[in-house]
Amino acid sequence: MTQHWSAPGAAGPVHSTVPVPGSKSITNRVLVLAALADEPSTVHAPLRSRDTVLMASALSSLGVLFADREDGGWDVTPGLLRGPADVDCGLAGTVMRFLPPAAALAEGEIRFDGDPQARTRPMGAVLDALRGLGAEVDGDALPFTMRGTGSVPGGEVTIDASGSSQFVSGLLLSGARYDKGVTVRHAGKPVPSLPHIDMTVQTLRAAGVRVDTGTADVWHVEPGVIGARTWHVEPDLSNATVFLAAAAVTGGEVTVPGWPAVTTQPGDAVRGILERMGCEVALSDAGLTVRGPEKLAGLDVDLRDESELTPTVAALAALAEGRTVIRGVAHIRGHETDRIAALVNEINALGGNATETEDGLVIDPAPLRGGLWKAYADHRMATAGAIIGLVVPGVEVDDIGSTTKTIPDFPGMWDAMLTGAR
Ligand SMILES: O=C(O)C1=C[C@@H](OP(=O)(O)O)[C@@H](O)[C@H](O)C1
Ligand SMILES: C=C(OP(=O)(O)O)C(=O)O
Repeated sequence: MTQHWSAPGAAGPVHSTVPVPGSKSITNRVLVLAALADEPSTVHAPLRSRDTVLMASALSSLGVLFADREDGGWDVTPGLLRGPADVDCGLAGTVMRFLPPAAALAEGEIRFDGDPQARTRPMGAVLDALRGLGAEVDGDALPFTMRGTGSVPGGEVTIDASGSSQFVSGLLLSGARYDKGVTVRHAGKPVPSLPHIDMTVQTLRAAGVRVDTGTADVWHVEPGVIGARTWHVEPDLSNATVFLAAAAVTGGEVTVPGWPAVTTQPGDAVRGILERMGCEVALSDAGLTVRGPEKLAGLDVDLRDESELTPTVAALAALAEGRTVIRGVAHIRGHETDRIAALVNEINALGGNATETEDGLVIDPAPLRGGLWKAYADHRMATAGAIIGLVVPGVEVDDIGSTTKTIPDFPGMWDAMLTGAR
């Protein structure tokens, strides 16, 4: 159900410390590995939001046991994977691309579907690859059905992963459990969001899986045991960027505690981006602190590696002095919505000056006015509207409920941040 929201304005510079929940991307990798492991695992500080709860529910329906811990974590006990089962992917790329390669190991029929917009997200590369690896699956997009025999031969497969890094990550995450392991070769335009593949490889290695990344665009996972372990999930740095942006646009100061010194999360790139836009950025034991300038500067930036930051950067750019050019993100037309078109439409609807390019967008300065900001069921479109609403009176976000995809209570966190500011 959509939830209309009047974006609160900031009464002055925002000063706040904002703890952010766990990383969606790490949580959903860890849940798959814990489900396929040889023994029970414990997951501390996972994200509990729509995307990760859908992942846990899907794995439960296949026979994996999830027990809630008092500290908010999960104890995960693997089981023999089996159908019949119905998997709801919601709008989660990580569920629709990471689950089928795991479900291929199950015995029985497993049906996949998701939200209406999920049916248009690219899936063909994953499903073709699974067929090539010996799994039985019909279709090229949601909805589709898998019929498993309890094992997958595995081997080598060539895919075009220019549409999403998740095609590669999904196959690697389950590949150790295939009889011959898996070798994924990419052929096509450059793979986006490469740090997310690094995250997959690092998470697999932490579970004792041997992964060879010695050749560009080829990833090899050896067959073997996926080790059980205790996992600690980092805060979600991409979600954190929205709160840091509040400091950037109001000339305030926001700290996100627990920012990892070393991480594979692409959200970490926000440090350099905000500096280039004129912010002071400091990483200390207290976390990451951003102090906003009097006026933000535009920038020319390639976001191919950190494409999920595009909505935040575009919102900042719409409030900056000077032109911003965002490049390298053609594939985000296949994210939760066509984010290039959506950002251009909504910025211009508020009086802004944005234009689409083939692989991104150009935003020129223009005075913004209040009005309706459409989220297109996309959590990051909704949070981009919230950023603009801090300094442009009268911004109305049509569907703030979409933020539950990766943040359990975004409006509450936003209010707490602003209340601390007053
Ligand atoms: O593997 C992951 O957890 C993700 C990979 C990226 O997908 P794309 O490669 O499709 O951009 C990213 O944008 C998405 O939010 C999460
Ligand atoms: C692209 C995103 O999500 P998904 O995991 O659904 O692909 C995102 O969160 O920006």
